[in-house]
Order: sequence, then structure tokens, then C-alpha cells
Amino acid sequence: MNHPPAHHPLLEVRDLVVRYGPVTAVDRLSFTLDAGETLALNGPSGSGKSSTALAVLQLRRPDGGTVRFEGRELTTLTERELRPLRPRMQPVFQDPYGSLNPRHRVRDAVAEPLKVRGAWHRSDGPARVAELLDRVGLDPSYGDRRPHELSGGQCQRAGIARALASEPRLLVLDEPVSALDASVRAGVLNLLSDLQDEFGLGYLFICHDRAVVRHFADRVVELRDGAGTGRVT
Ligand SMILES: Nc1ncnc2c1ncn2[C@@H]1O[C@H](COP(=O)(O)OP(=O)(O)OP(=O)(O)O)[C@@H](O)[C@H]1O
Repeated sequence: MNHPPAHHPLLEVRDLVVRYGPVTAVDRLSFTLDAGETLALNGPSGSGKSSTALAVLQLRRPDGGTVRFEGRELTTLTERELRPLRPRMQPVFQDPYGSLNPRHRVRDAVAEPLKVRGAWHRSDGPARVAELLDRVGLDPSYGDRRPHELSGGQCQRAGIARALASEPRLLVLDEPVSALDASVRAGVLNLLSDLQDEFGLGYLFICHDRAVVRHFADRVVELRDGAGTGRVT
């Protein structure tokens, strides 16, 4: 008999703990995130937002708790076991220039994840890169440029195109528009909204700006000293 797969959230974080020596940056934080949903982590500087992002992505191994992604518990996996899952959870960081290698042309930065997961074919690879650039609102001719030849907003769009090339299910967006001019923030947020609708992406959205959070998030976890102090819907 065929049973339908049991429903599980895209991401389920339970009692997450991150410590730096004597400092407890994240103190038993729990939340869940479904596909197609945006959950914001909001809180003052030093409340543990970035530490949570790194621990969810297993870029820093947590000191306690569990992180289930698509039903798999990540904290007990080895680096080797994590490798095939990593493309499915992609970070987008605050500094748009920091996520791209300054020496690489944009088209190579976007092509790299395709090559890494064996999805690059000489016949259609360049067209796929052009399509991704177009999808994030960049003229494909920008593929010839290097990051310093782009504005901050264009560079963040290129970083999003690179993230999409991995065909992720989850984007961990750590202050993705905070370094951008106010005039280009709305454009990047609208792009993220459109991509979420199109691909059903889950967003863990880290942001200290309450007005942006209210506008963009479905649910909010308020952080204070590393602990969730309650949810606002
Ligand atoms: N690499 C590190 N080594 C030591 N302590 C750290 C490290 N990274 C963060 N911390 C400490 O952990 C706590 C949480 O920091 P974290 O960067 O996660 O907070 P945040 O909410 O993202 O802050 P911000 O909004 O300023 O980025 C702070 O007390 C910080 O000083």
C-alpha cells in the first residue's frame, strides 16, 4: 500500500544553542518554516540572528539542539553527508560584494553552482546563465562584468542568481537589503517575493528593520539575548 509522505516543515529548529567560549549567542531557540513562507528573525544587534543563520546552514556547527531540513536532521551528519544537501539551502549575506569572488566575472560566478552539481552542459550552459541573470532583472550582458563594475543592488541580484543556480529550497537571507540604498531596497525585496511565489522557496529572513519585517514576513520570531521571546503573526 502506498502511503503519502508525512508532512514535515521545510525547516524545523529545536532548542538551538550556539556558544562562543563563555558567550551563549543562541539559547535554546525553536522555530519552524514551511516552503513558500517567510519567517523573520528580528532583534537588536548581538541578539544572535547571524549565529542562528550560520548554525541553520551548518556553516557553524551548533553546540546544542537539532536542525531538521526537509525532514533530515543535519547536526549529526558529517561534512561529506552534508555536501549533497548544501545546494538546497543557500545563504544571501548583507555585503553584496562579499558573496562574489572579486576576480570572477558574473557569468562564471553564476555558472559555478551549475558546474558543481553537474548541471552544466556546454550546449545550453551559457543560455541557462543568461536566463538566470534575466530572471533577477540583470541584462545578460552584465555577465561580462566583475563585481566592482556593478552597483550594490545589481551585485545583490547577481548573488541571488548564483544562489538560484543551485536550485535551492531554502534561502537564508541575512540582512539582504541593509547595505543597499533605500531607493533600490524595494526592488530587491520585490524580486525576492516574486521568486518565492514562482519557486515556492522558504525564506529565513534576518532583518533588524521592523518596517521591512512587517511588510515582508509572514511570521516573526523576536530575539533577545539569543532566545526567542515570542511570536508575532
Ligand atoms: N565569532 C564570534 N566570536 C565570539 N563571539 C561572537 C562571535 N560571533 C558573534 N559573537 C557574539 O555572539 C552574540 C550574538 O552575535 P550575532 O552576530 O549572532 O548577533 P546578531 O543579532 O546577528 O547581531 P548583528 O545584528 O549586530 O549582526 C554577540 O554577543 C556577539 O558578540
